[in-house]
Amino acid sequence: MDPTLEPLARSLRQAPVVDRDGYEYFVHGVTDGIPPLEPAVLCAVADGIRERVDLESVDKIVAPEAMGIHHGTALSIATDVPLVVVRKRSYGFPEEVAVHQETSYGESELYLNGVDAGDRVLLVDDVLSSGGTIEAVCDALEAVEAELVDIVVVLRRVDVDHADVSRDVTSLLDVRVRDGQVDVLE
Ligand SMILES: O=P(O)(O)OC[C@H]1O[C@H](OP(=O)(O)OP(=O)(O)O)[C@H](O)[C@@H]1O
Ligand SMILES: Nc1ncnc2[nH]cnc12
Repeated sequence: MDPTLEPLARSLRQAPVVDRDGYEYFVHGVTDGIPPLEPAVLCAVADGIRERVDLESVDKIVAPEAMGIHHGTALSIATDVPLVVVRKRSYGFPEEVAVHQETSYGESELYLNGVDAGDRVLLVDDVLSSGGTIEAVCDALEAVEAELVDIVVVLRRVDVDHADVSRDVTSLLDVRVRDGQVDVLE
């Protein structure tokens, strides 16, 4: 494992797991903002993404509301690349693209504004579970004819079926929930 991600891995192993209608949902600063997200972990995530993606070839970082925002923000500050947030609220702008998001435990509409045709985009989120969120945002990016450079998530759940995800996704850490605890794969 990347040594700079060890503190994140250690804290994930301590994360409480709660039941969300049969879905084992872990609660961690990276995915929930609680327990408090240590600044060193936030920086390690931004550094980890920079090591894996050539940010020189990216015009905009795109992060879905809500829990992609802090990772997108840290990365934006570190790289000077502007941040676009995909919102769960419509602004009614003529160029707005609406898509339907289905996650492992809920659904919502997502609204993309602020990305133009030809923009080279890095999509960042906290966690990949079913992949419904990533797929929905990619559909919206395709609709505006953006160029998707890469997709990076901090955590990928390997114990949830995301066979329907049709794009390559890079993760900093792969995790699963086993016996009520988060297991970090080496
Ligand atoms: O791979 P998936 O099954 O789509 O799950 C991953 C998504 O679920 C969470 O978002 P959620 O919409 O629950 O809301 P939040 O970010 O506002 O907490 C998380 O932040 C990811 O965006
Ligand atoms: N916080 C979280 N824990 C586990 N699975 C998730 N999927 C989306 N958010 C999650």
